[in-house]
Amino acid sequence: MTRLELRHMRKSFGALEVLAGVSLDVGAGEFVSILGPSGAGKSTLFQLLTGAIRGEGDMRFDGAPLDGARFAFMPQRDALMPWRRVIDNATLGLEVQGMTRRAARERVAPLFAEFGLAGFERAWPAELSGGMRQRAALLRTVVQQRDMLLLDEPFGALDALTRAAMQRWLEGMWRSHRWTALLITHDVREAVLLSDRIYVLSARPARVVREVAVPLPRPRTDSAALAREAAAIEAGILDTLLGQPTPINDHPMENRND
Ligand SMILES: Nc1ncnc2c1ncn2[C@@H]1O[C@H](COP(=O)(O)OP(=O)(O)OP(=O)(O)O)[C@@H](O)[C@H]1O
Repeated sequence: MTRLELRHMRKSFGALEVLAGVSLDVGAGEFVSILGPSGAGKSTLFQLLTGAIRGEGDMRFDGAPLDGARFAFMPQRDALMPWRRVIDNATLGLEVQGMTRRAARERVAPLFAEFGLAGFERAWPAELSGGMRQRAALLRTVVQQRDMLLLDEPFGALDALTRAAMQRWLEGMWRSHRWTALLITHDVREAVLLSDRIYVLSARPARVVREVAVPLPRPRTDSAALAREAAAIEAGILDTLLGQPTPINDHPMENRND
């Protein structure tokens, strides 16, 4: 079942055309990534989704015009508030929704172990490692129990090893929870490891140049066979990204009759 449908999304900032007609779908319980060059307009697309800015095009969720409140959004920087303890950062989204801090703490506390943060409830953000901070930020995002997660380069600021560990952890978390998720990333390997499907964007003004299904079995742990298949998918995507602007649509959205 399709949950999110974007059709022909366009956005310009003055004379700068950023999105030149982006169409994509995300199904229920599907993990989809958007890959594209820096400055292509990926974050702009998320701003349109959350209603932070307006553009042209059609955005639907479960068939109805989109309402930004559907999404729980995790930004590039973890944005933990340094003056709130970790548990009080985790409750922030719920408190903004009107829940009392006490009720919000009761909801988030049992999740600390699953997010690898047990024992750090009363720590300050500065006492956490980079990976722990990102897990705390993701905890704050998912407890809001919105219909869909928007993840904007959640691991972009982490060192390579922590990033690899976090990607595996997120893949495991997604398998347990089956969140409907849309991830923005520059990292082809990350997109292949995590996603069911990947939309590859062109450089600005962005359009979808390729839609790639990732039919690899899960869990996506290290087996030689899986690594070979993943590497072949990665290589194909890199060819598309580096060889732009040649459009190679595997399943061209723009040609659908809808
Ligand atoms: N509010 C704004 N006003 C003017 N220009 C903007 C605004 N927001 C974004 N832009 C421009 O739009 C372009 C796309 O920006 P955006 O942040 O969406 O790209 P991105 O693909 O997410 O980049 P990156 O991968 O580097 O984060 C950039 O050239 C940026 O300078």
